Amino acid sequence: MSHSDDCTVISCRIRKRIETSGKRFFANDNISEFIQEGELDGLVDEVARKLRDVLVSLVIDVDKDHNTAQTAERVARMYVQEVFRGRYAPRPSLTEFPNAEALNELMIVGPITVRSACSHHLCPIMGRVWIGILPNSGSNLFGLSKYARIADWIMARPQIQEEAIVRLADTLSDAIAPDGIAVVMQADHFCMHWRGVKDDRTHMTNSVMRGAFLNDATLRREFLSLIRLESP
Ligand SMILES: Nc1nc2c(ncn2[C@@H]2O[C@H](COP(=O)(O)OP(=O)(O)OP(=O)(O)O)[C@@H](O)[C@H]2O)c(=O)[nH]1
Repeated sequence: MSHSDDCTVISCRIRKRIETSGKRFFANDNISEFIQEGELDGLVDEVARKLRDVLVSLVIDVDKDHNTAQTAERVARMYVQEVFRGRYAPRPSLTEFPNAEALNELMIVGPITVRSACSHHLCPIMGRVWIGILPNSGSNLFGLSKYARIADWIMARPQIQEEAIVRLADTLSDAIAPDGIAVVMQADHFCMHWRGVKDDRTHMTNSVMRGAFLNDATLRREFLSLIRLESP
């Protein structure tokens, strides 16, 4: 059956709205604007029904195995309401404070603990993020907790690390309008630890430097010297 054949299910109705708008709905895209009131619960039920079929195809006795009987429902809730909620929930609201003192010094927030999942195997990515900001007099300033909330919203999607930090840098840049923004992420990828090559010492570290952090090597060095990255 093609995606468009059965629009009795909620995912199909949501997908149709997105397609009509011409927007993308990749694994790391937020689709909250296309989800109507009450539909998320229905989506959980739909995902649970399909996950139950997956367990049946894995030849697990979901009717008699007391430990697995509710697994499909648990995993569906986990995906939609927890680990991938950054796709389905709107952006957290940000309380903005004007930069009344015209602060223009380097500010660093981190390490922020982040949890994501790779889009290839849906295995966890567990890591830390540091955010550097060089505000200007027109920038908005946020309470510290909001950096963690935005990072969590961006990370709670299946994706690759390189794209995750670009998305985080874009979102923060749009909201803060600073002279420069830097994001560094260091993370463990469980698709490498738990399975596959089973190398549990390797981290992935990457960075995005924008504006003043890109153009001013002294500022970039100051930021990098103030964050504490781990060696493998
Ligand atoms: N660049 C990048 N690669 C990632 C990330 N997360 C996982 N990967 C890698 O993406 C690849 C997944 O694609 P394939 O090589 O087709 O998958 P596979 O055959 O199961 O690969 P193995 O893990 O080597 O068994 C693996 O090499 C993963 O280690 C990420 O955030 N960034």
